[in-house]
Amino acid sequence: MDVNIYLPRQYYEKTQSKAIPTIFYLSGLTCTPNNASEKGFWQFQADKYGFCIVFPDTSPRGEGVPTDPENSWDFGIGAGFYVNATKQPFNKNYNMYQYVHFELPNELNTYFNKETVEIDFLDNVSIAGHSMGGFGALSGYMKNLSKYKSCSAFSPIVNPMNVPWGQKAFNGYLGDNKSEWKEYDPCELVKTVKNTENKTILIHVGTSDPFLEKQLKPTSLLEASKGTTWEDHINLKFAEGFDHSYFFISTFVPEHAEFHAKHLGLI
Ligand SMILES: N[C@@H](CCC(=O)N[C@@H](CS)C(=O)NCC(=O)O)C(=O)O
Repeated sequence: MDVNIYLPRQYYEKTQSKAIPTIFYLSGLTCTPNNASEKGFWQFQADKYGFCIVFPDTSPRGEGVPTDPENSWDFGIGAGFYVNATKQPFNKNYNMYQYVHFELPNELNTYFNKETVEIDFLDNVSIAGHSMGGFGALSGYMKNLSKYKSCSAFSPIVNPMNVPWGQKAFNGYLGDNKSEWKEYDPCELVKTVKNTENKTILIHVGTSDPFLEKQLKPTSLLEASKGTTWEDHINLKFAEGFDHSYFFISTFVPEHAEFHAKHLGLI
């Protein structure tokens, strides 16, 4: 697996009095850490506000790592779905939930902060993601509310239990026990996780996204949140005419960066 990390100029100039906070950005299906690094245009925002940005991989990789028996791009390598697989043969390598929320931040903390803590990978952190990674961000955020300061998503899969991409992934990684599926599904988590701090989630979706109706269904999250502590705390914005691509993502990255910068105490 690879990981890309962008350290803002404040890190080198040592102009920031407190440790540099981090945004973890989870990518979508088929991506390596390079897609968002090359086409998301987060780096300028990182320099503007003074945060570090981490782009993890989307699955385990390498020899002996099992992938989709049908060799399709929506499962297996490049499609780890940010869950801990419990079903063989995927349970050995596909522990992406554990990896992105715990293992990787701890590894980075040890690697970079040798004597003093200069980059905060553990406490003053936020999470964002796109599509499958938007699902990963929403799900990981709600399951670890005290860990993340804020969460945002671009064209997320909000209800994996009820759409083809999610059903294939959950069946493959978790098996057919639906109670395990519910533990990751944002439309279920809004009902069980209490939003005690009145946190708000920011979501952008393009109205011309080809996956909108079949896979993403973002309004399902608003419906599921009705009558819960998340009602009116999901700021879903439709971007007229935009699709699913990095042209869409990079257009709205500045708004997401500002949103996270506020929650990370940078503005
Ligand atoms: N490969 C698929 C598209 C998959 C796709 O759109 N992946 C999104 C995430 S769900 C992505 O970020 N692709 C890589 C990119 O645009 O650089 C296809 O040919 O239809």
